[in-house]
Amino acid sequence: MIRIRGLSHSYAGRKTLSNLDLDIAPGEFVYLQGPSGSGKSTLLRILNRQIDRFDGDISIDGQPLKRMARHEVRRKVATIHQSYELIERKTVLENVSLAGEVQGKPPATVRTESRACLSKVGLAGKEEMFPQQLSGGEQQRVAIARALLNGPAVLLADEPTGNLDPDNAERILQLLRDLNESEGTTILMVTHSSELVRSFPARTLFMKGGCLHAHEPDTGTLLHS
Ligand SMILES: Nc1ncnc2c1ncn2[C@@H]1O[C@H](COP(=O)(O)OP(=O)(O)OP(=O)(O)O)[C@@H](O)[C@H]1O
Repeated sequence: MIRIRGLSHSYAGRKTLSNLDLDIAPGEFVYLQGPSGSGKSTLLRILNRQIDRFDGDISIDGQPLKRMARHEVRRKVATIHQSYELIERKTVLENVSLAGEVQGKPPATVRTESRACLSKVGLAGKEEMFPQQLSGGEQQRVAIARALLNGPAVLLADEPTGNLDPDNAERILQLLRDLNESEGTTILMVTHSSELVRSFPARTLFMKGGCLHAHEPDTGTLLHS
């Protein structure tokens, strides 16, 4: 599903990613850990084409990323962030609907699908509220509903629980794990929390100085470098 070969990237001559190779299978759930500044967000930004310039080959579902149109990447690869990135003056339903509107779908279809996605993340009944009227966990659920709207094959989650207390963080991770199982969405999740990784074990990658290492699921033991 995601195949990365020889991926390197630099910011102004400073290397951020060094010759990465990675395969992620369809429907897999993978954690990405590593110290601040090690290149985790850069890898995610390359995968969703926020960063266009890189060396090496990446394909998603067999399609070379560099040859995919931007709107195609946006449909296939959704991203959620630590800071939710919701529009304050729009309602929950409008925030989710935006993702369908930019893909040019008919408004009535978008509304119906948005309601269904909000229901999937446990927010039925909150459609007309505004982001500031919701808890942090609920705001992240809105962001997840928005990410799911176009049925992405891949969901990139950049520290999605970073602003949440431990209970809410676990609930959001549980939701992501449920969606991974029920929808078959491939999920790559950056997290600083080894506790969360231990509570829902899965393949864990460790990034250090722009290089990737693999960890054994649930023990954190380094396999190879
Ligand atoms: N727009 C930019 N211009 C120049 N350098 C950048 C830019 N964005 C990130 N960097 C640098 O690239 C390196 C990797 O950053 P990145 O954000 O990918 O790290 P990270 O592992 O996600 O860190 P964190 O856990 O703190 O989010 C860092 O040294 C950072 O300072």
